[in-house]
Amino acid sequence: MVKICCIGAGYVGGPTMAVMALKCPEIQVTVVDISEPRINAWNSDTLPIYEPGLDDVVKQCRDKNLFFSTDVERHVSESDIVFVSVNTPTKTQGLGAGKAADLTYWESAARMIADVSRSSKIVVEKSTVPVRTAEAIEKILTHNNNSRGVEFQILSNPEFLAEGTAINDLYTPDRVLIGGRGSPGGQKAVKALRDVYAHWVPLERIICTNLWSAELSKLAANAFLAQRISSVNAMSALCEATGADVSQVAHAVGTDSRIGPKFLNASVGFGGSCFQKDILNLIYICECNGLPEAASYWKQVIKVNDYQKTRFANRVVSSMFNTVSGKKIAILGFAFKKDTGDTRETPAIDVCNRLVADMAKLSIYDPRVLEEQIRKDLSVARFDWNHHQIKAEGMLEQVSVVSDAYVATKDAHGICVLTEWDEFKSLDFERIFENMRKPAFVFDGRNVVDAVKLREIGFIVYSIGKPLDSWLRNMPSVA
Ligand SMILES: NC(=O)c1ccc[n+]([C@@H]2O[C@H](COP(=O)([O-])OP(=O)(O)OC[C@H]3O[C@@H](n4cnc5c(N)ncnc54)[C@H](O)[C@@H]3O)[C@@H](O)[C@H]2O)c1
Ligand SMILES: O=c1ccn([C@@H]2O[C@H](COP(=O)(O)OP(=O)(O)O[C@H]3O[C@H](CO)[C@@H](O)[C@H](O)[C@H]3O)[C@@H](O)[C@H]2O)c(=O)[nH]1
Repeated sequence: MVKICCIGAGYVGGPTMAVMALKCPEIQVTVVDISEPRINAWNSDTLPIYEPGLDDVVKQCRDKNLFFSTDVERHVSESDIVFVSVNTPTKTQGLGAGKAADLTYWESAARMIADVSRSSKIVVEKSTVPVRTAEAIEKILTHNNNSRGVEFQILSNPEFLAEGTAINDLYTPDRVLIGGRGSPGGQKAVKALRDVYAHWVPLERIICTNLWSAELSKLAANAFLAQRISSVNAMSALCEATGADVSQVAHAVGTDSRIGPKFLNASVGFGGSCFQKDILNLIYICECNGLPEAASYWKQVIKVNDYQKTRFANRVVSSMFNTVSGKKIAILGFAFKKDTGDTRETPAIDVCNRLVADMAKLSIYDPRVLEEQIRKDLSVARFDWNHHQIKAEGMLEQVSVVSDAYVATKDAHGICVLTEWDEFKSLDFERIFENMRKPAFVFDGRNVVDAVKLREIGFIVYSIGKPLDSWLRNMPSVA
């Protein structure tokens, strides 16, 4: 029986391996992690992450051919293929701080693999890593294990799943990318991994490349995706200034088959653990390779994203007579997108911090994010992409976290919709209006509410990139 071990039981390792186990019943898959609480949760009825459809997949295979364990070394040493899916965050100090990927977890995993291996293995980079990381990993593995006759083949197999749709993305990926060495050993390893995916992915969707192309393609794909959002968001500011409607513009642009309709939704800004981190990493790599013009092109994608978050928060303040001091503002949605409880780099953190700095009282509701997480997110010091440390201005006594949108909005002066949860579309806005202070404002950062209906009820509505209410048009312009 082929044995697969995955180091890192996070948002990628857990769902990816669960689907692999489901689709390959004759392969034994073990996911290991140094975090005991995380592994305990994977072995319990309450999984450590919320992802639609995940519970069902895990229940079908757990303790049959899918296992979760903290016995990292044993499972690594017994396996034929080792996936490494540890976190690769942005460095917060030292050389490259604020941009470069922090490969500390990766390196320690690689050293451990070298230490415990007594048989040859395929080591698969699942984490998103800088281009040419495989070369460094090869050195660590071979220099630390060259006396035992053990051979390692390194493959790059970046993951393209998106949170909230991970299970579907894994069942029917647009493509699976495998990069390997051109040597006979390298090609044999590529074939072995391709055979695993071929259990459920059509061969024409499995792309095999050299190692560096695979590593760079992951960073490139995220940069292209984020660039589309910043493009449409930059357009949204111009729409508001001119009376154009960003949804109509995006539709008209997206029907060009060369451009395509997906990923053109204007928003309060993109969030998530990947886009910003991976673009920063790309910028750093460009700079290190003496390509400042290429670096500054990608920097602009992040600058526009920062601009969009600031622009939204400023719009809230300026619309409400330029002061939110002491005013209750309801925050609907804190996760970085719907159908996940993940808050990493969520635009809600930036918007909330700015409103709190302006002395607003926030009442936050999210169907999936725990109060503890929200408080943590609003209290930690953050690093901005340009390497300055930002001291969080979040004064937590101004923040309450509630378990219901109606409680959040009661006696509020304004509502900010920051995540596109489906339930926000069907709220009883007449009831909400009745219970709010007047004038009652809705600032829709996701274009999910029916603005026409809300205006009929009496709300003053701001929707990203849409023609402005006369109230908003007459307020002082914002940054
Ligand atoms: N989150 C996503 O949607 C997504 C999608 C595609 C790619 N990625 C990439 O995949 C990688 C993992 O992301 P994630 O969101 O799953 O991260 P995560 O933080 O959710 O999980 C990483 C896990 O690795 C564990 N870990 C760290 N060092 C370890 C070690 N030495 N031994 C054992 N366990 C160790 C941590 O305890 C943690 O549980 C990152 O490089 C990320 O960029 C993420
Ligand atoms: O038209 C759009 C699409 C997305 N977003 C926002 O962009 C962010 C990222 O969304 P999404 O890409 O759907 O989620 P992620 O889970 O971050 O997935 C991205 O990052 C992963 C980690 O690398 C990759 O694997 C995925 O392919 C890539 O889509 C979220 O805040 C979304 O709200 C928009 O504002 N407008």
